[in-house]
Amino acid sequence: MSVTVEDSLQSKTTSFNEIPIVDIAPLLDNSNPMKVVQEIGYICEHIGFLYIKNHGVDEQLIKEAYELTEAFFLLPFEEKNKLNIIHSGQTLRGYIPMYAENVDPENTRDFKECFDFGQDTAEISPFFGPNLMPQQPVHFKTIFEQYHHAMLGLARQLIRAIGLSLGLPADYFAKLQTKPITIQRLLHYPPQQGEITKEEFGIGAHTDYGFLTILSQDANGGLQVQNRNGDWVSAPPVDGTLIVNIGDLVQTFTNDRYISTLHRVINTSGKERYSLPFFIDLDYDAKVKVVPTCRRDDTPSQYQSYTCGQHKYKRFVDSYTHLQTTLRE
Ligand SMILES: O=C(O)CCC(=O)C(=O)O
Ligand SMILES: [Fe+2]
Repeated sequence: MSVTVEDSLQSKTTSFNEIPIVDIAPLLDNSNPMKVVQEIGYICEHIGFLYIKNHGVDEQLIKEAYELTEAFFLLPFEEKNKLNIIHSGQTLRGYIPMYAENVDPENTRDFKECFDFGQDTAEISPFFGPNLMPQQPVHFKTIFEQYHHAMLGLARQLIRAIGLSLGLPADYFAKLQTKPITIQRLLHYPPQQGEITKEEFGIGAHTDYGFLTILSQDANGGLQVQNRNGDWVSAPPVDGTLIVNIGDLVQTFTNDRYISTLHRVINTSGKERYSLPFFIDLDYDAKVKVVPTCRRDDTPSQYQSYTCGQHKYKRFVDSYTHLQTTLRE
């Protein structure tokens, strides 16, 4: 069956020049870090999204992660549902069924299911605690712990670069990320049939709540990014790359100099689409306030400072149906 989208959901078929590809090898091997720092700084200011290549994450690990993702989502609903996020209390991890999270709830129902995990800790506090890992498929826990570890390492390097690009010490943000909130998410977008309308598609328009996102997407495409003119630009899969975007916390830290860009996913491929976003925030109690190099006397900071964890929790309440129910009770 053919798939179409209503007019308001069309993206511009532009060259993905609009979302640039940055070779980050000179940052990772330290041969010319400032070249990468400058590129990243420019892109954060004007686009908020970039592809990175030569990112150093083992392609075999990524391939295995996708095989396990597919196998996990193929499990019967009853199996997946045993790990439902509603059983995870304030840790807020596990399986998120279709329609349980809608990131733009006023406009769109998200046509996706997810599985979230993070840094496994014995102690339970908001966004921390033991992961609800599935027993099946085998090796799920081992491979995904490696994947999470690889993403965390890469994120820390990119965040150093962001600090330097703002004229800050390289470890400025690392000091706020001694035990950061992280979420590694597995996403499944089932194929949609017929005309896709704005009421229901992959993931509604949103900005990411945290500091930085590193996204791997499969070969099916569907991610769209909104440019400053309000046009939706496709961010198609590019072999050997990962996508990086900055989140709301960076926009606050930089007094809007760096932008947390709206994006959405519409799966028009007619196939199962999978993606693997990794989200990193700050320590739960870390304060988010404008950095010294972005303060201006003539235009004082428009942001009150807030703590990372509180901000994130508010955004979760807005998008998770089970948290809204809890609050209403
Ligand atoms: O699946 C994708 O390509 C993007 C997912 C996304 O934007 C998110 O999970 O925040
Ligand atoms: Fe996102």
